[in-house]
Amino acid sequence: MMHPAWRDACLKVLLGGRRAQLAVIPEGNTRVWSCSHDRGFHTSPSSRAAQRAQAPAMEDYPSEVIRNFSIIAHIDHGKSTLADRLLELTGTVPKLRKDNQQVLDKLKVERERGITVKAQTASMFYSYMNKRYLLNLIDTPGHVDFSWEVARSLAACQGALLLVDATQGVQAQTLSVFHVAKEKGLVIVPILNKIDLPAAQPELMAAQMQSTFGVDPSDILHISAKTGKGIENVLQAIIERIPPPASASAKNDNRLKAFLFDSSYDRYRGVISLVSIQSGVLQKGDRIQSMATSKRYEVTDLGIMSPEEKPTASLREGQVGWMVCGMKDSAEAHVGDTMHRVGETVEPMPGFKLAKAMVYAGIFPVDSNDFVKLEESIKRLTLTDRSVTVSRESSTALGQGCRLGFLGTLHMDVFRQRLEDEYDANVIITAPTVPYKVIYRDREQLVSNPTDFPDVTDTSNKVVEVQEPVVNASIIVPEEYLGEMMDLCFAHRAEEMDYRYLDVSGVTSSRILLKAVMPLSEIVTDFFDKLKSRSSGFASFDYEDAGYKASNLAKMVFLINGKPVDALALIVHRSAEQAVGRAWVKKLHKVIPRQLFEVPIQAAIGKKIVARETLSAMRADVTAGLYGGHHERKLKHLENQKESKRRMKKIGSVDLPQEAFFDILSSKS
Ligand SMILES: Nc1nc2c(ncn2[C@@H]2O[C@H](COP(=O)(O)OP(=O)(O)OP(=O)(O)O)[C@@H](O)[C@H]2O)c(=O)[nH]1
Repeated sequence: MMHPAWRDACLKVLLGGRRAQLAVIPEGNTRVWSCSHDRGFHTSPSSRAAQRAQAPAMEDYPSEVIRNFSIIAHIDHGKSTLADRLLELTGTVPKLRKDNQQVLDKLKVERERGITVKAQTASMFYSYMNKRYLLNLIDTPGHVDFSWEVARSLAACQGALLLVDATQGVQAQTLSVFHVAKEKGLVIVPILNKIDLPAAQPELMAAQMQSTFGVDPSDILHISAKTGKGIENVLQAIIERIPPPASASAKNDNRLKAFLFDSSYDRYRGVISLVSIQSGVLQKGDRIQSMATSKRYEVTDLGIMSPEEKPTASLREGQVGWMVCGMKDSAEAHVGDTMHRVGETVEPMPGFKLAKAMVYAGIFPVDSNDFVKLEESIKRLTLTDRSVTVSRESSTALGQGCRLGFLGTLHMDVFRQRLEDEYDANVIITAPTVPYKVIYRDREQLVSNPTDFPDVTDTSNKVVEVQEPVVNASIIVPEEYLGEMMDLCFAHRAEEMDYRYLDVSGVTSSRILLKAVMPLSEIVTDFFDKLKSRSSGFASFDYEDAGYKASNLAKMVFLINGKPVDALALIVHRSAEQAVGRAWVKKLHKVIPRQLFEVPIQAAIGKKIVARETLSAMRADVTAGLYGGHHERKLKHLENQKESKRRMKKIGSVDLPQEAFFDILSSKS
């Protein structure tokens, strides 16, 4: 039997710290497992050979005994806990997690924030009615920013467990993931979780699910993922209700067709792709070709995730697993790509819309000497998060940095936190902006950096119109907060507001679904925080892209002693220019150190000054004489001064410490 300490160490490495850089060599055990910065892990060659010897015979699992499914739910409704229970009940992982530490949630930020960022896949074997089944769980993240990951995970499934917390009911994210799953034609298994809690209202919530999703209440499973109650019924429902993957081998003359739906990067082995086999058989040594790039590869290793990598001799029609084929760069692995055998042809899979960056920000090192290190860290992180776009940016105020595009603000926060946690990076991040469309008389330009935004008040720039991205926002909230929510939305330029009751009539504190069209720029800053505080934490929020709309926007520039500071430029709606201008100059006034002369701080739109504060001059040198006398102290002082000079930025004749930008940009207005 495995020593508990060793088992825990393994689990921590394999499951708890997928991206942590560590190797564990337990006492008295020569086996070495190590994790790199991504999800992949490695075993020594001898242990890989041992694993291969006891690898599951994949030929014993034809399509009809395979079920590919996902769990979809709002944040915190219990996806990861349910996944853990399924892994335990099928014997895929030992029953052990007394501390309720999750098996599939891995990143440090995921644990700290209690959210899942990157989807995980796990294959389970389960006997039911004298038949052995292969159940492939494809875990999905639960936040609006990661709906792209949800969509791509669902493309490899035939069914989804729709999990709803019996104390909270349907939430905004439940609705949006449900629609994605429905669109993909998946069979939905509705489940009410957390029925062990005294506050659970299963009947009420079942009625709500019926009215919202049209599901029959008698089809809804009642479970507690925490205590394990009802989990067997979930496994049974997966087998009985979700169809097996359709067999396409006959149609394709048994030709290999593999759908690449996710990838990760491993320092030692290169790209590890997750594939779903649509037809034929994939084996080690196979020569395969990508339909997206026409590049050819040789399969060097493959297997299933269970939940760690288990090598197998083959992967067959309907099965889901990992493959290594000598891709050196993660850019070669196109999510949505179809792979086939060299010399054979197959119909390509429909593929995916590329993830679109919706929020942009500049990232600069606090110490400009750290740029090379920062860029290297960003590069390494983007290997595990391909949805981030990166380009170089340089600013007179902040020096050399990178401009990054994110799927949303949470995505940006998670990325920054990972950068700080995993790479020890001390960074300044500029105010987030959305991509604006500037229509000129003769052309159109997408602007994702305020520095590039033209002065619309200057007619010689020939700007006809400025458009901004808008979203369809959904808020679910108990009815007593409806007024507050409507006020909040109005204050953020919401239009086309509309609402409806989600609960059947006669319920006290019924839930309302409030819908509105809102500018994306209004929700990328602190909208979510305000929503939570003004609804005492009860509101849930989700949004989807709704295209572009013309808007009255302009660039606001901040001048310190008459000189513009590029890193602080903002795009504002003209109706808010006074308020925004005043708030920012106040903030700058607080943070900028006093100089030997008076410094005006101004906010300007075009040539018009909309707000101003004046920083009074520093009085005569009060520190003179303080350092007199002691030679060593004097030297130390000079040393310190040199160090802080190095970090100073000159804006005209004003000296600004780099840290001041950090304070300005990280504090909320
Ligand atoms: N009492 C009770 N608590 C539960 C149950 N299922 C999950 N929880 C708790 O609810 C919290 C959220 O559960 P998770 O499994 O992390 O939720 P999740 O849906 O994976 O969340 P994301 O990863 O953010 O998408 C955790 O504190 C769990 O311990 C349950 O059946 N009963």
